[in-house]
Amino acid sequence: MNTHPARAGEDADDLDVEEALALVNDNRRTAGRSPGTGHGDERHRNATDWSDARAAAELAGRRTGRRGPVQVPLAEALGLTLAAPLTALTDLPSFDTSAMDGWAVSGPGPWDVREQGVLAGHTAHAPLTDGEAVRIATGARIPPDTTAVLRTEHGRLDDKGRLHVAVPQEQNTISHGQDIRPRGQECRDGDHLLPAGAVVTPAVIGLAAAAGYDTLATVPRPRADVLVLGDELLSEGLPREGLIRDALGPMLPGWLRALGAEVTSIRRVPDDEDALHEAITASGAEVLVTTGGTASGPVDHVHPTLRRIGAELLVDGVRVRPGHPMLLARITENQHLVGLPGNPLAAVSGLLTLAEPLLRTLAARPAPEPYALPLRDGVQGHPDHTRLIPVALRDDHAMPLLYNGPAMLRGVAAADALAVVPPGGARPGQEAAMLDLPWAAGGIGVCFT
Ligand SMILES: Nc1nc2c(c(=O)[nH]1)N[C@H]1C(S)=C(S)[C@@H](COP(=O)(O)OP(=O)(O)OC[C@H]3O[C@@H](n4cnc5c(N)ncnc54)[C@H](O)[C@@H]3O)O[C@H]1N2
Ligand code: MOO
Repeated sequence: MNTHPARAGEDADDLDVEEALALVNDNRRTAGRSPGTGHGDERHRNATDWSDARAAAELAGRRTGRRGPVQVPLAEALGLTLAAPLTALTDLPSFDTSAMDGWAVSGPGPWDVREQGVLAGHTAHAPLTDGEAVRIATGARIPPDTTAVLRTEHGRLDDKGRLHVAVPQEQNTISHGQDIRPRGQECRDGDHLLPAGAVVTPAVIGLAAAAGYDTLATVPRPRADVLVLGDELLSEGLPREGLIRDALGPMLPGWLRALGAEVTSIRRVPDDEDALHEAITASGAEVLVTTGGTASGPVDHVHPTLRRIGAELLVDGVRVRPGHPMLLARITENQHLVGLPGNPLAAVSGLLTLAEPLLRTLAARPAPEPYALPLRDGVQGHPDHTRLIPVALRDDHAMPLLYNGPAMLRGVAAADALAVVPPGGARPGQEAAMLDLPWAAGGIGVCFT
Protein backbone atom coordinates (compact mmCIF):
# COMPACT_ATOMS: atom_id res chain seq x y z
CA MET A 1 0.00 0.00 0.00
CA ASN A 2 2.87 2.33 0.61
CA THR A 3 3.03 3.45 -2.98
CA HIS A 4 4.82 6.75 -2.58
CA PRO A 5 7.52 8.04 -0.30
CA ALA A 6 5.53 10.87 1.20
CA ARG A 7 3.54 8.42 3.27
CA ALA A 8 6.35 7.17 5.43
CA GLY A 9 6.25 9.93 7.96
CA GLU A 10 2.70 11.00 7.84
CA ASP A 11 0.72 8.01 8.92
CA ALA A 12 1.15 8.11 12.63
CA ASP A 13 2.01 11.69 13.36
CA ASP A 14 0.64 13.94 10.73
CA LEU A 15 -2.78 12.54 10.09
CA ASP A 16 -4.79 11.74 13.14
CA VAL A 17 -7.54 9.14 13.06
CA GLU A 18 -10.21 11.63 12.19
CA GLU A 19 -8.15 13.12 9.39
CA ALA A 20 -7.31 9.71 8.00
CA LEU A 21 -11.00 8.89 7.91
CA ALA A 22 -11.69 12.24 6.35
CA LEU A 23 -9.20 11.41 3.61
CA VAL A 24 -10.97 8.14 2.93
CA ASN A 25 -14.33 9.88 2.86
CA ASP A 26 -12.90 12.87 1.02
CA ASN A 27 -15.08 14.99 3.22
CA ARG A 28 -13.40 18.30 2.62
CA ARG A 29 -15.67 20.60 4.52
CA THR A 30 -15.61 19.05 7.95
CA ALA A 31 -12.28 17.27 8.13
CA GLY A 32 -10.30 18.19 11.19
CA ARG A 33 -12.84 20.71 12.36
CA SER A 34 -15.61 18.93 14.19
CA PRO A 35 -15.96 19.72 17.91
CA GLY A 36 -14.65 17.28 20.43
CA THR A 37 -11.59 16.18 18.49
CA GLY A 38 -7.95 17.00 18.88
CA HIS A 39 -8.06 19.69 16.23
CA GLY A 40 -11.57 20.88 16.68
CA ASP A 41 -11.12 23.62 19.24
CA GLU A 42 -12.67 27.02 18.63
CA ARG A 43 -9.36 28.64 17.94
CA HIS A 44 -8.62 26.65 14.82
CA ARG A 45 -11.94 27.50 13.28
CA ASN A 46 -10.31 30.90 12.71
CA ALA A 47 -7.22 29.42 11.13
CA THR A 48 -5.93 31.42 8.21
CA ASP A 49 -5.34 30.03 4.72
CA TRP A 50 -1.70 29.31 4.13
CA SER A 51 -1.13 31.95 1.45
CA ASP A 52 -3.14 34.54 3.41
CA ALA A 53 -0.96 33.83 6.45
CA ARG A 54 2.18 34.53 4.41
CA ALA A 55 0.62 37.74 3.08
CA ALA A 56 -0.31 38.80 6.63
CA ALA A 57 3.28 38.24 7.81
CA GLU A 58 4.62 40.26 4.90
CA LEU A 59 2.18 43.08 5.60
CA ALA A 60 3.13 43.06 9.29
CA GLY A 61 6.76 43.57 8.27
CA ARG A 62 5.89 46.36 5.90
CA ARG A 63 3.86 48.19 8.55
CA THR A 64 6.65 48.04 11.10
CA GLY A 65 8.73 51.19 11.49
CA ARG A 66 12.14 50.34 10.10
CA ARG A 67 15.39 51.34 11.76
CA GLY A 68 17.42 53.82 9.75
CA PRO A 69 20.24 52.72 7.44
CA VAL A 70 23.59 51.87 8.99
CA GLN A 71 27.01 52.27 7.44
CA VAL A 72 28.88 49.00 7.77
CA PRO A 73 32.38 48.06 6.66
CA LEU A 74 32.39 45.97 3.48
CA ALA A 75 33.47 42.87 5.35
CA GLU A 76 30.36 43.03 7.54
CA ALA A 77 27.86 43.77 4.80
CA LEU A 78 27.36 40.27 3.42
CA GLY A 79 23.68 39.32 3.23
CA LEU A 80 22.42 42.81 4.11
CA THR A 81 20.31 44.93 1.78
CA LEU A 82 21.56 48.14 0.22
CA ALA A 83 19.73 51.08 1.76
CA ALA A 84 20.84 53.39 -1.06
CA PRO A 85 21.77 52.84 -4.70
CA LEU A 86 25.37 51.83 -5.29
CA THR A 87 26.81 54.70 -7.31
CA ALA A 88 30.33 54.58 -8.73
CA LEU A 89 32.70 56.84 -6.79
CA THR A 90 35.20 56.74 -9.65
CA ASP A 91 35.61 55.81 -13.30
CA LEU A 92 36.36 52.11 -13.77
CA PRO A 93 39.01 51.54 -14.77
CA SER A 94 40.11 54.83 -13.30
CA PHE A 95 42.95 55.15 -15.84
CA ASP A 96 43.76 53.60 -19.24
CA THR A 97 45.04 50.15 -18.40
CA SER A 98 46.88 47.39 -20.20
CA ALA A 99 44.65 44.32 -20.60
CA MET A 100 47.62 42.04 -21.28
CA ASP A 101 51.27 41.43 -20.43
CA GLY A 102 53.33 42.63 -23.40
CA TRP A 103 54.48 45.97 -24.78
CA ALA A 104 52.76 49.33 -24.99
CA VAL A 105 53.53 50.55 -28.50
CA SER A 106 53.12 53.83 -30.33
CA GLY A 107 52.39 53.85 -34.06
CA PRO A 108 53.23 51.03 -36.48
CA GLY A 109 56.21 48.68 -35.83
CA PRO A 110 58.93 47.74 -35.69
CA TRP A 111 59.51 49.55 -32.40
CA ASP A 112 62.53 50.53 -30.34
CA VAL A 113 62.06 49.15 -26.85
CA ARG A 114 62.61 51.45 -23.90
CA GLU A 115 64.82 50.04 -21.22
CA GLN A 116 62.61 50.31 -18.17
CA GLY A 117 59.21 48.54 -18.19
CA VAL A 118 55.90 49.55 -16.63
CA LEU A 119 54.49 47.45 -13.79
CA ALA A 120 50.99 47.49 -12.32
CA GLY A 121 50.68 49.81 -9.36
CA HIS A 122 53.40 52.19 -10.49
CA THR A 123 53.01 55.75 -11.63
CA ALA A 124 52.78 56.62 -15.29
CA HIS A 125 55.81 56.71 -17.52
CA ALA A 126 56.81 59.46 -19.89
CA PRO A 127 54.81 59.60 -23.15
CA LEU A 128 55.86 57.20 -25.90
CA THR A 129 57.12 58.62 -29.15
CA ASP A 130 56.06 57.21 -32.50
CA GLY A 131 57.96 53.95 -33.12
CA GLU A 132 58.69 53.37 -29.46
CA ALA A 133 57.55 50.48 -27.21
CA VAL A 134 57.83 49.73 -23.52
CA ARG A 135 57.39 46.46 -21.61
CA ILE A 136 54.08 46.57 -19.74
CA ALA A 137 52.24 44.33 -17.27
CA THR A 138 48.52 43.57 -17.16
CA GLY A 139 46.76 46.24 -15.13
CA ALA A 140 49.57 48.78 -15.47
CA ARG A 141 48.82 52.32 -16.42
CA ILE A 142 49.26 53.01 -20.14
CA PRO A 143 51.89 55.66 -20.91
CA PRO A 144 50.51 58.68 -22.77
CA ASP A 145 50.46 58.39 -26.60
CA THR A 146 50.33 54.58 -26.52
CA THR A 147 48.28 53.40 -29.51
CA ALA A 148 47.95 49.70 -28.60
CA VAL A 149 49.31 46.87 -26.47
CA LEU A 150 51.10 43.99 -28.17
CA ARG A 151 50.76 40.74 -26.19
CA THR A 152 53.97 38.98 -25.23
CA GLU A 153 53.06 35.97 -27.37
CA HIS A 154 52.42 38.20 -30.41
CA GLY A 155 55.78 39.99 -30.29
CA ARG A 156 59.33 39.05 -31.26
CA LEU A 157 62.58 40.86 -30.53
CA ASP A 158 65.19 40.81 -33.33
CA ASP A 159 68.91 40.59 -32.65
CA LYS A 160 69.12 44.39 -32.45
CA GLY A 161 66.48 44.40 -29.74
CA ARG A 162 63.76 45.85 -31.98
CA LEU A 163 60.21 44.65 -31.48
CA HIS A 164 58.18 43.11 -34.36
CA VAL A 165 54.68 41.74 -34.61
CA ALA A 166 55.13 37.96 -34.63
CA VAL A 167 51.72 37.16 -36.06
CA PRO A 168 52.37 36.27 -39.74
CA GLN A 169 49.38 38.06 -41.32
CA GLU A 170 49.87 41.26 -39.44
CA GLN A 171 52.74 43.18 -40.98
CA ASN A 172 53.94 44.95 -37.90
CA THR A 173 50.56 46.57 -37.45
CA ILE A 174 48.06 46.11 -34.69
CA SER A 175 44.73 47.79 -34.47
CA HIS A 176 44.42 51.04 -32.63
CA GLY A 177 43.45 50.59 -28.98
CA GLN A 178 43.97 46.84 -29.00
CA ASP A 179 44.27 45.32 -25.51
CA ILE A 180 43.88 48.69 -23.84
CA ARG A 181 41.08 48.99 -21.28
CA PRO A 182 40.13 52.62 -21.63
CA ARG A 183 39.33 54.65 -18.54
CA GLY A 184 35.58 54.46 -17.74
CA GLN A 185 35.01 51.33 -19.86
CA GLU A 186 32.98 49.67 -17.09
CA CYS A 187 31.49 52.78 -15.53
CA ARG A 188 31.86 56.53 -15.13
CA ASP A 189 32.05 58.32 -11.79
CA GLY A 190 28.42 58.70 -10.64
CA ASP A 191 27.03 55.84 -12.72
CA HIS A 192 24.25 53.85 -11.08
CA LEU A 193 25.64 50.36 -10.50
CA LEU A 194 22.94 48.70 -8.39
CA PRO A 195 19.58 49.80 -6.99
CA ALA A 196 18.68 50.23 -3.34
CA GLY A 197 17.25 46.93 -2.14
CA ALA A 198 19.90 44.76 -3.80
CA VAL A 199 21.22 42.03 -1.53
CA VAL A 200 24.91 42.34 -0.75
CA THR A 201 26.49 39.23 -2.19
CA PRO A 202 30.23 38.52 -2.36
CA ALA A 203 30.17 39.92 -5.92
CA VAL A 204 28.49 43.14 -4.73
CA ILE A 205 31.18 43.55 -2.08
CA GLY A 206 33.84 43.14 -4.78
CA LEU A 207 32.16 45.67 -7.06
CA ALA A 208 31.72 48.15 -4.20
CA ALA A 209 35.40 47.86 -3.30
CA ALA A 210 36.45 48.34 -6.93
CA ALA A 211 34.17 51.36 -7.19
CA GLY A 212 35.82 53.03 -4.20
CA TYR A 213 33.65 52.10 -1.20
CA ASP A 214 34.97 51.29 2.29
CA THR A 215 31.54 51.07 3.91
CA LEU A 216 28.02 50.53 2.58
CA ALA A 217 24.70 52.04 3.64
CA THR A 218 22.59 49.02 4.53
CA VAL A 219 19.28 48.15 6.11
CA PRO A 220 20.11 46.70 9.52
CA ARG A 221 19.13 43.10 10.16
CA PRO A 222 15.95 42.90 12.24
CA ARG A 223 16.85 41.66 15.71
CA ALA A 224 15.32 38.38 16.82
CA ASP A 225 15.18 36.94 20.34
CA VAL A 226 14.44 33.22 20.50
CA LEU A 227 12.60 31.67 23.44
CA VAL A 228 12.64 27.88 23.56
CA LEU A 229 9.84 26.51 25.72
CA GLY A 230 9.56 23.04 27.15
CA ASP A 231 10.61 21.45 30.40
CA GLU A 232 11.14 18.15 28.60
CA LEU A 233 14.16 19.44 26.70
CA LEU A 234 17.80 18.53 27.24
CA SER A 235 20.67 20.67 25.98
CA GLU A 236 23.16 17.83 25.73
CA GLY A 237 23.62 14.10 25.83
CA LEU A 238 21.24 11.32 24.92
CA PRO A 239 17.47 11.47 25.37
CA ARG A 240 16.49 9.73 28.61
CA GLU A 241 13.57 9.17 30.97
CA GLY A 242 11.00 10.94 28.83
CA LEU A 243 13.31 13.87 28.17
CA ILE A 244 14.35 14.69 24.59
CA ARG A 245 17.08 16.79 23.03
CA ASP A 246 16.21 20.36 22.14
CA ALA A 247 16.44 20.35 18.33
CA LEU A 248 15.14 23.87 17.79
CA GLY A 249 17.53 25.85 19.99
CA PRO A 250 20.51 24.68 17.92
CA MET A 251 18.62 24.91 14.61
CA LEU A 252 16.98 28.30 14.76
CA PRO A 253 19.89 30.79 14.95
CA GLY A 254 21.39 29.69 11.62
CA TRP A 255 18.03 29.51 9.97
CA LEU A 256 16.84 32.90 11.22
CA ARG A 257 20.11 34.49 10.20
CA ALA A 258 19.78 33.02 6.73
CA LEU A 259 16.31 34.59 6.60
CA GLY A 260 17.80 38.01 7.35
CA ALA A 261 17.67 38.32 11.15
CA GLU A 262 20.36 39.10 13.67
CA VAL A 263 19.73 36.66 16.48
CA THR A 264 20.34 38.74 19.58
CA SER A 265 19.58 36.07 22.15
CA ILE A 266 18.43 32.52 22.51
CA ARG A 267 17.24 31.21 25.82
CA ARG A 268 15.34 28.34 27.32
CA VAL A 269 12.21 29.33 29.20
CA PRO A 270 10.57 26.95 31.67
CA ASP A 271 6.94 25.90 31.18
CA ASP A 272 5.69 28.64 33.43
CA GLU A 273 3.43 31.51 32.47
CA ASP A 274 5.21 34.12 34.56
CA ALA A 275 8.61 33.11 33.19
CA LEU A 276 7.31 33.45 29.63
CA HIS A 277 5.67 36.78 30.43
CA GLU A 278 8.90 38.08 31.89
CA ALA A 279 10.96 36.87 28.93
CA ILE A 280 8.63 38.44 26.38
CA THR A 281 8.29 41.77 28.14
CA ALA A 282 12.06 42.01 28.68
CA SER A 283 12.83 41.72 24.97
CA GLY A 284 13.68 44.77 22.90
CA ALA A 285 13.97 42.83 19.64
CA GLU A 286 11.72 43.56 16.68
CA VAL A 287 10.90 39.87 16.39
CA LEU A 288 10.39 37.34 19.15
CA VAL A 289 10.35 33.72 18.13
CA THR A 290 8.94 31.19 20.55
CA THR A 291 8.99 27.44 20.08
CA GLY A 292 6.41 25.11 21.56
CA GLY A 293 3.46 25.94 23.74
CA THR A 294 1.21 26.99 20.85
CA ALA A 295 -1.41 24.24 21.10
CA SER A 296 -3.84 23.70 23.92
CA GLY A 297 -1.99 21.41 26.27
CA PRO A 298 -1.84 22.02 30.03
CA VAL A 299 1.47 23.89 29.74
CA ASP A 300 0.85 25.75 26.48
CA HIS A 301 1.36 29.26 27.74
CA VAL A 302 1.82 31.28 24.58
CA HIS A 303 -1.83 32.23 24.01
CA PRO A 304 -2.56 33.15 27.65
CA THR A 305 0.61 35.23 27.82
CA LEU A 306 -0.22 37.07 24.60
CA ARG A 307 -3.67 37.81 26.01
CA ARG A 308 -2.10 39.03 29.25
CA ILE A 309 0.11 41.55 27.49
CA GLY A 310 -2.70 42.67 25.17
CA ALA A 311 -1.00 41.50 21.97
CA GLU A 312 -3.05 41.41 18.80
CA LEU A 313 -3.20 38.01 17.13
CA LEU A 314 -2.70 38.64 13.42
CA VAL A 315 -2.60 34.95 12.57
CA ASP A 316 -3.93 32.36 15.00
CA GLY A 317 -3.49 28.98 13.40
CA VAL A 318 -2.89 28.32 9.72
CA ARG A 319 -4.53 25.78 7.45
CA VAL A 320 -1.23 24.06 6.80
CA ARG A 321 0.28 20.69 7.76
CA PRO A 322 2.53 20.37 9.55
CA GLY A 323 2.45 23.35 11.82
CA HIS A 324 -1.18 24.44 11.96
CA PRO A 325 -1.01 25.86 15.52
CA MET A 326 1.59 28.48 14.43
CA LEU A 327 0.75 32.07 15.18
CA LEU A 328 1.80 35.65 14.57
CA ALA A 329 1.05 38.41 17.06
CA ARG A 330 1.70 42.12 17.15
CA ILE A 331 2.97 43.05 20.60
CA THR A 332 3.62 46.70 19.80
CA GLU A 333 3.83 48.70 16.59
CA ASN A 334 7.44 47.67 16.20
CA GLN A 335 7.49 44.25 17.80
CA HIS A 336 6.01 40.97 16.58
CA LEU A 337 6.00 37.46 17.95
CA VAL A 338 6.14 34.38 15.78
CA GLY A 339 4.91 31.36 17.70
CA LEU A 340 6.40 28.21 16.20
CA PRO A 341 4.89 24.87 17.15
CA GLY A 342 7.14 22.56 19.13
CA ASN A 343 7.18 19.66 16.69
CA PRO A 344 10.40 20.31 14.77
CA LEU A 345 9.10 20.04 11.18
CA ALA A 346 6.02 22.01 12.24
CA ALA A 347 8.46 24.69 13.46
CA VAL A 348 10.17 24.68 10.04
CA SER A 349 6.76 25.11 8.45
CA GLY A 350 6.16 28.11 10.71
CA LEU A 351 9.57 29.53 9.83
CA LEU A 352 8.82 29.48 6.11
CA THR A 353 5.18 30.49 6.45
CA LEU A 354 5.43 33.36 8.95
CA ALA A 355 9.03 34.16 9.89
CA GLU A 356 10.35 34.27 6.32
CA PRO A 357 7.94 36.92 4.95
CA LEU A 358 8.13 38.96 8.17
CA LEU A 359 11.94 38.97 8.32
CA ARG A 360 12.30 39.44 4.58
CA THR A 361 10.24 42.62 4.60
CA LEU A 362 11.90 43.90 7.78
CA ALA A 363 15.30 43.28 6.18
CA ALA A 364 14.02 44.91 2.95
CA ARG A 365 15.03 41.85 0.96
CA PRO A 366 13.40 41.11 -2.37
CA ALA A 367 10.82 38.33 -2.48
CA PRO A 368 12.18 35.15 -4.06
CA GLU A 369 10.92 34.49 -7.58
CA PRO A 370 8.06 32.02 -7.32
CA TYR A 371 8.57 28.80 -9.24
CA ALA A 372 7.02 25.38 -9.55
CA LEU A 373 8.31 21.92 -10.45
CA PRO A 374 6.60 18.65 -11.26
CA LEU A 375 6.57 16.19 -8.37
CA ARG A 376 8.13 12.87 -9.21
CA ASP A 377 5.67 11.04 -6.96
CA GLY A 378 2.14 11.81 -5.92
CA VAL A 379 1.61 13.28 -2.46
CA GLN A 380 -1.45 12.56 -0.40
CA GLY A 381 -3.15 15.78 0.53
CA HIS A 382 -4.92 16.96 3.59
CA PRO A 383 -8.59 17.51 2.82
CA ASP A 384 -8.57 21.23 3.42
CA HIS A 385 -5.09 22.22 4.56
CA THR A 386 -2.04 22.95 2.44
CA ARG A 387 0.81 20.50 3.05
CA LEU A 388 4.49 21.42 3.03
CA ILE A 389 6.60 18.43 2.05
CA PRO A 390 10.42 18.30 2.03
CA VAL A 391 11.67 17.60 -1.49
CA ALA A 392 15.04 17.09 -3.14
CA LEU A 393 15.42 18.92 -6.46
CA ARG A 394 16.69 16.68 -9.24
CA ASP A 395 17.08 18.00 -12.81
CA ASP A 396 13.62 19.17 -13.73
CA HIS A 397 11.54 17.62 -10.99
CA ALA A 398 11.12 17.49 -7.22
CA MET A 399 11.36 14.25 -5.33
CA PRO A 400 9.19 14.06 -2.21
CA LEU A 401 11.27 12.77 0.67
CA LEU A 402 10.50 10.17 3.26
CA TYR A 403 10.31 11.04 6.94
CA ASN A 404 8.16 14.11 6.60
CA GLY A 405 6.17 13.67 9.80
CA PRO A 406 5.76 16.80 11.96
CA ALA A 407 8.17 15.56 14.63
CA MET A 408 10.85 14.58 12.11
CA LEU A 409 13.79 16.52 10.72
CA ARG A 410 15.27 13.62 8.77
CA GLY A 411 13.49 14.53 5.53
CA VAL A 412 14.10 18.26 5.65
CA ALA A 413 17.76 17.75 6.53
CA ALA A 414 18.21 16.11 3.12
CA ALA A 415 15.91 18.54 1.30
CA ASP A 416 16.50 21.48 -1.02
CA ALA A 417 12.99 22.90 -0.77
CA LEU A 418 9.52 22.38 0.62
CA ALA A 419 6.84 21.58 -1.93
CA VAL A 420 3.52 23.33 -1.43
CA VAL A 421 0.88 20.63 -1.86
CA PRO A 422 -2.63 22.02 -2.18
CA PRO A 423 -5.59 20.60 -0.25
CA GLY A 424 -6.58 17.32 -1.86
CA GLY A 425 -3.00 16.36 -2.75
CA ALA A 426 -0.96 16.13 -5.91
CA ARG A 427 -0.68 13.46 -8.61
CA PRO A 428 2.66 12.20 -9.89
CA GLY A 429 3.96 14.75 -12.40
CA GLN A 430 1.74 17.54 -11.07
CA GLU A 431 3.47 20.88 -10.64
CA ALA A 432 3.85 22.20 -7.11
CA ALA A 433 5.16 25.56 -5.93
CA MET A 434 8.57 25.33 -4.26
CA LEU A 435 9.87 27.14 -1.20
CA ASP A 436 13.64 27.02 -1.40
CA LEU A 437 15.48 26.33 1.81
CA PRO A 438 17.82 29.27 2.39
CA TRP A 439 20.96 27.25 1.72
CA ALA A 440 19.69 25.52 -1.43
CA ALA A 441 21.41 26.34 -4.71
CA GLY A 442 20.17 29.60 -6.08
CA GLY A 443 18.51 30.67 -2.86
CA ILE A 444 19.34 34.11 -1.57
CA GLY A 445 21.05 34.24 1.75
CA VAL A 446 23.11 31.16 0.95
CA CYS A 447 25.63 30.83 3.72
CA PHE A 448 25.48 34.60 4.31
CA THR A 449 25.60 33.84 7.94
N1 LIG B 1 -5.36 19.09 21.60
C1 LIG B 1 -4.50 19.41 20.64
N2 LIG B 1 -3.25 18.94 20.73
C2 LIG B 1 -2.39 19.23 19.76
C3 LIG B 1 -2.78 19.98 18.65
C4 LIG B 1 -4.10 20.49 18.59
O1 LIG B 1 -4.50 21.15 17.66
N3 LIG B 1 -4.91 20.16 19.62
N4 LIG B 1 -1.89 20.19 17.67
C5 LIG B 1 -0.80 19.28 17.54
C6 LIG B 1 0.15 19.81 16.65
S1 LIG B 1 -0.29 19.71 15.03
C7 LIG B 1 1.34 20.31 17.01
S2 LIG B 1 2.46 20.82 15.86
C8 LIG B 1 1.73 20.42 18.39
C9 LIG B 1 2.12 21.82 18.70
O2 LIG B 1 2.38 21.86 20.00
P1 LIG B 1 3.03 23.03 20.79
O3 LIG B 1 3.43 24.14 19.90
O4 LIG B 1 2.14 23.38 21.93
O5 LIG B 1 4.37 22.34 21.26
P2 LIG B 1 4.64 21.41 22.49
O6 LIG B 1 3.39 20.77 22.96
O7 LIG B 1 5.45 22.18 23.41
O8 LIG B 1 5.54 20.33 21.77
C10 LIG B 1 5.04 19.51 20.75
C11 LIG B 1 6.05 18.40 20.52
O9 LIG B 1 7.27 18.94 20.09
C12 LIG B 1 8.34 18.62 20.98
N5 LIG B 1 9.23 19.76 21.11
C13 LIG B 1 8.91 20.94 21.65
N6 LIG B 1 9.98 21.76 21.62
C14 LIG B 1 10.97 21.06 21.05
C15 LIG B 1 12.33 21.36 20.76
N7 LIG B 1 12.85 22.57 21.06
N8 LIG B 1 13.09 20.41 20.19
C16 LIG B 1 12.56 19.18 19.91
N9 LIG B 1 11.27 18.86 20.14
C17 LIG B 1 10.50 19.79 20.72
C18 LIG B 1 7.65 18.30 22.27
O10 LIG B 1 8.43 17.49 23.09
C19 LIG B 1 6.40 17.62 21.79
O11 LIG B 1 6.66 16.30 21.44
O12 LIG B 1 0.67 20.11 19.25
C20 LIG B 1 -0.13 18.97 18.87
N10 LIG B 1 -1.11 18.76 19.87
O1 MOO C 1 0.67 18.16 12.90
MO1 MOO C 1 1.30 19.62 13.73
O2 MOO C 1 0.59 20.71 12.60
O3 MOO C 1 2.56 18.64 13.97
O4 MOO C 1 2.39 20.28 12.86
